[in-house]
Amino acid sequence: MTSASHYSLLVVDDEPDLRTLYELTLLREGYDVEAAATVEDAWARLKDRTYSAVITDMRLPDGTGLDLLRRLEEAGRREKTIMITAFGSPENAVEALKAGAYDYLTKPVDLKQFRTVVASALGRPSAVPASGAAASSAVPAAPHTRGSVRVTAPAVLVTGASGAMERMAGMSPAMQQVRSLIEKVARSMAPVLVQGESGTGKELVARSIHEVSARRGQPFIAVNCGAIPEQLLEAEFFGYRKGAFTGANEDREGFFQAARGGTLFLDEIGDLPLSMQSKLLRVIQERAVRPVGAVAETPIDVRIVSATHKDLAAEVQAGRFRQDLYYRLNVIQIRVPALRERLEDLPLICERVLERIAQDAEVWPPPRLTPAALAHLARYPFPGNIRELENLLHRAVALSGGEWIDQPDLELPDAVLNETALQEADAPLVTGGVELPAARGAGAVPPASQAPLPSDLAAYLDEVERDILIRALERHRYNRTAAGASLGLSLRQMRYRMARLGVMVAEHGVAVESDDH
Ligand SMILES: Nc1ncnc2c1ncn2[C@@H]1O[C@H](COP(=O)(O)OP(=O)(O)OP(=O)(O)O)[C@@H](O)[C@H]1O
Repeated sequence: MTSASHYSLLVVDDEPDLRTLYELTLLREGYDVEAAATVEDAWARLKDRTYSAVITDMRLPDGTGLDLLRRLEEAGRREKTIMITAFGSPENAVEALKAGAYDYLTKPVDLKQFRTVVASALGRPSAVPASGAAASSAVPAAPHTRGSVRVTAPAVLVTGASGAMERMAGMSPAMQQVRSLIEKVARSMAPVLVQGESGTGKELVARSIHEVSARRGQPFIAVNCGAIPEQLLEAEFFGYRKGAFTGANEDREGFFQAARGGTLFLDEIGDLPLSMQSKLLRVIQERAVRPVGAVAETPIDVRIVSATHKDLAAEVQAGRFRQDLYYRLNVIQIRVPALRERLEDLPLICERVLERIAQDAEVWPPPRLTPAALAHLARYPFPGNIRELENLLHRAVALSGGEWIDQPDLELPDAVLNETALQEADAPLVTGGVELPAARGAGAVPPASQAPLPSDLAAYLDEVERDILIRALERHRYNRTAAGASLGLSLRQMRYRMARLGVMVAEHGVAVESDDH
């Protein structure tokens, strides 16, 4: 592990006593520390060298910490910024997070928390010891709530690659925006609220944020807030001590402790009862949890991503959701569009889903949709979005029993089909439309005249090519020569294309380098 002295920190505060306190605390942790008293003083130092992180007070004599943060962002600097805000000004904290700060601390600064936040920004294990009591299990779900929580063990990933991000098919402008937001928010601790209809891929977005972030080596804990009985919520979220209530035979960790250093995904946050909302708010504000039956609080370093299919603002209006919690969770919002709003993604998503179905069933090649079947699907409104599409394709694969899935295999009742789309979709079939890139698999793409035009042709074609390279590599056990030959390419051409598109053969599979790295 990198030793603390390899991290250099810049502390910016105009109050000499506080500056010294921060400096001493960090020096004691072994970091290399420099200090500045004003925005200009800090900037002069930043022009000379780079730091691992900048810790700045919000109010400075010649400007604000936000001014410094914006300058760093504009200059494309990689320093993580931690903002120290006055007590009782949550709007400043939210503004700092929105402007790209890694995290914030509120005055008077709790030094334990200070050390935790700095360690977290540097991607180091927290200096603060974990929960005082021995935890019996890292997986907190009690038998009665099993199924409400999913734990992902720290995944070993090739730099820049993300399993969840790779799973997320689609090149529509809306999906490209979702991807770029994920990359952006992954750099900070800012709470993210993912909104979208059921089955649109909200959990996939949350997982992507975790996997792209520096927390990827730590757990990702997904909790379905609506699936836990109200009387168990507190114990499940914060853990409990032996003897706290009847049946508490041992100390047990909660979701927050289990997600230590990682990400806690609170799915269906809109279903959380009001009593639990206030407890959650307190934990977020204090960054500490108190297990049921415990005397002391334990500091926590957890990033919160929440999701809902409800209109939370309307829930606030109706008095069912606390406004202050909404405000805390909704620092950055990512909206995942419904499938019917991005029909141009339908061919790619169908193809990806069919590949997964084939993989699970250990059949090859994956079944494909005939153009008529795809056009038919495009007329269906998909109230259950991609999850519904998955179920529908599962059934269709079973019904078709072969390599091709045709319109009748989909079993879509005519009554629910969209008539406008019907006219548009039928026309090219009558005239025999030309199919988009044949290499994507005949039938996996609708005739060109049916498909909405991509807004960025080069990016769209790159995505198509990348997908083909990955599939060929997978089919040929990651042998580049064989994969290339199957596509009519020499090894040299294959290497060139892989390098151009950031496709790498890793130890256990294919990885795609994201543009950001
Ligand atoms: N863009 C996509 N490409 C391919 N598969 C996707 C995409 N988005 C989601 N999926 C798949 O669709 C299914 C539903 O996704 P997910 O569970 O993330 O949705 P959700 O919005 O969290 O659902 P819910 O509201 O029901 O909790 C998953 O199997 C996921 O892998």
